Formats: sequence, structure tokens, C-alpha cells
Amino acid sequence: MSSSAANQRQRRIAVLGARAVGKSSLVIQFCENHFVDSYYPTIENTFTKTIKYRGHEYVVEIMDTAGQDEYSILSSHHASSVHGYVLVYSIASRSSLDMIKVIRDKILDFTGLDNVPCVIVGNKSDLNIQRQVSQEEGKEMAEQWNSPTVETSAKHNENVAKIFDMLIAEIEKANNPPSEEKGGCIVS
Ligand SMILES: Nc1nc2c(ncn2[C@@H]2O[C@H](COP(=O)(O)OP(=O)(O)OP(=O)(O)O)[C@@H](O)[C@H]2O)c(=O)[nH]1
Repeated sequence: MSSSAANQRQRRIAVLGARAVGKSSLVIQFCENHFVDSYYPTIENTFTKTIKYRGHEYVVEIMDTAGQDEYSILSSHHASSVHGYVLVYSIASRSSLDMIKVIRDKILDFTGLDNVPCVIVGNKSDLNIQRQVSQEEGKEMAEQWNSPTVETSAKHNENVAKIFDMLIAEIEKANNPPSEEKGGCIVS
């Protein structure tokens, strides 16, 4: 409350992925610090949390969306004024990894951009014995997209806060691209 409004930045994040990969669980763990074991399909919920990143306060609005399938239509609501995306798959579901490829393509089509700030999240890392997606595969895909990736467990609160720190960093990078001299950045 004491920080000046001038030092606060507003950011809007959308959390997308197939059904039941743990989108709500991640958001609830991050914003409310608890894990919900039961499964209630989400229609849509918005949460707000203040994050400190590099000396600035970010008031982050997090849109927890309904699980997507290949027929879901990305609405303007999911793309306009959204600064960054959390794309979630479950390490125990190969099809959920395929789904984030579809979703990312839809975002790029919709926005007309070549790249958008996003973090690729492999959730349910505690279900290692049911693993269908290796860590390397997740990393390879994220590398192709020039995006950071992390494996998380909403259940055990592992790496959950890291998702949002990484995404704020990506959003800031996109807003203030470094004056690049070494190559390797995306030129659009
Ligand atoms: N073992 C384990 N289970 C999890 C984890 N995260 C979520 N779950 C469980 O997976 C189920 C689905 O979780 P949700 O958070 O509702 O998934 P969602 O992606 O929001 O689902 P939709 O609203 O249908 O899109 C629930 O039973 C959760 O308890 C996790 O990290 N580990």
C-alpha cells in the first residue's frame, strides 16, 4: 500500500492449455497459496497479484481460462491487451503438449505477430512415474520458440512463482528489447 502508484506497472497474463493440465491449480497456488485436489472445470476466472520484479511492483491480472481443444476459438478477449501467456501442458499427457502448439499458432494468427512473450510450463512434475513428455522434449520445443520453460508441481508448490517471474521478464524484454549486437535475437 505504501508504494507509489507511479512505480506500479499493470500487466495482463492469460493462462492457456488443454483441459485438466492444472491451469487453475497453478494460479490458485500462486495467488492463494493452496492446492485444490478436486477437479472443477473452469469457465473463466481473473485473479490479481502484486509481483516485485527488479525493484518495480507489477500489478498482474491473471486470466485463468477454460481448457482449450483444437476447436476452441481464441477470442479477442484472450489476445487484446494481454501482455504475455502461460502455456501449460501436463508432463503426464502427450496430447496436452500438442495442444499448446495449436494454441500458440492460434495466438500468433490472431495477433499477427511472429512471437509473443510466453512461458512454457510442464505441470504435474510430481507424477514422474506417469511421465509421457521428457524434460528434453519440453526444452526443445521452448527453444524453438525462444521461450523459457519450467517444470512445475502445483500440488507441491514447486517452481510455481518462477513461472510468473519468468513471464514478467519476457514481457519486459519484449517492451525494452536490448540494443542487440551479438545476434541471436528475433528480428521481425
Ligand atoms: N498430481 C498433480 N495433480 C495436479 C497438479 N495440478 C493440478 N492437478 C490436478 O489435476 C486436475 C485438474 O486441475 P485443474 O487445475 O482444475 O486443471 P485446469 O487446467 O484448470 O482444468 P480446466 O479448467 O478444465 O481447463 C485436478 O484434479 C488437480 O487437483 C499437480 O501439479 N500435480
